[in-house]
Amino acid sequence: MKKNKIVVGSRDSKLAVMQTEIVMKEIMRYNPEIELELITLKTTGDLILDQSLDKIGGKGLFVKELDQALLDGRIDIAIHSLKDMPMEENEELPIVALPKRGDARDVLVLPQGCEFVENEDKALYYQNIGSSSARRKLQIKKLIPDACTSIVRGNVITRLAKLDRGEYSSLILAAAGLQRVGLPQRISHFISVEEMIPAAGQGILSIQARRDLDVEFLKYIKDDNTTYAALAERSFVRTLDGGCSSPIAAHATVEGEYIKLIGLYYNELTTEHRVAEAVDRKERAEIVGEQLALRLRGEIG
Ligand SMILES: NCc1[nH]cc(CCC(=O)O)c1CC(=O)O
Repeated sequence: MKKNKIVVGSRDSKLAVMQTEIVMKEIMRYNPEIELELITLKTTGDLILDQSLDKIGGKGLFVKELDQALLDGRIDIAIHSLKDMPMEENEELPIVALPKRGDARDVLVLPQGCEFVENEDKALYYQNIGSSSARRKLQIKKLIPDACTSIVRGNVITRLAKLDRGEYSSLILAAAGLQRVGLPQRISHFISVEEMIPAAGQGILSIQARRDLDVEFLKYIKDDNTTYAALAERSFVRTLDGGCSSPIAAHATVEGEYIKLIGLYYNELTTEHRVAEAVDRKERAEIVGEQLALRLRGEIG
């Protein structure tokens, strides 16, 4: 179905709306004839803030309400952080376009007024790091064995407020989130993707649509290399089927004809983890993800 008015759905957090507006601007740039309307919805993930996401049902919580709005026809497309989308796609509601990836790195954020100084004793920053992500916890402990973490929930703005009130000594957040809410100055230190492998899809926005929508208008905002990277990262995680509380991490980069995927696998039973990488032709992105996952699982049982 081809339409000249598109209703765009978003979660109602500041980050979600800013991200949706980025995508809407791109759509308008290439399709000045299309009228766009934004609708925001509260999601279960935004309403339950006192429990760790892993415990209350994981990623799906941020997309369920928007899925329903798409199915009901209240919205035509939904904009999400790809990182928040379940690995199994709903056939009726496919991901139809991925714009060019933003910054995929995690960053350390210090309380307002504190400065991260290289080569200085940073024990103070690491004594109470706010992060509920098993992926971030495992990797920060690997980098800084003395680091202590505690649970933090809520959207990016809420987390920063808690940090500045002194509830944490630092936070680990996604660079892309801070940049997109207009707070890049809150980034105290970038952690490289090798030091802390990002979540699959981190820094990527995703456009989801009803299956019957004509999505021709999105063709100019799709990015091929981003799509290959997303395929590799998500097939890695899907193959490991870790459940949401597993500290699985995956990051792919495309250069020329080749894709490089680096993945972290954690075995819940043995509590061992391992990192490995694979390089292949970019068209084989999905297979690369699957093979790296099988290899890592085989190696550590
Ligand atoms: N978990 C929530 C979430 N989902 C997407 C982002 C940031 C934007 C992105 O990674 O694309 C964030 C915040 C964070 O992890 O710091």
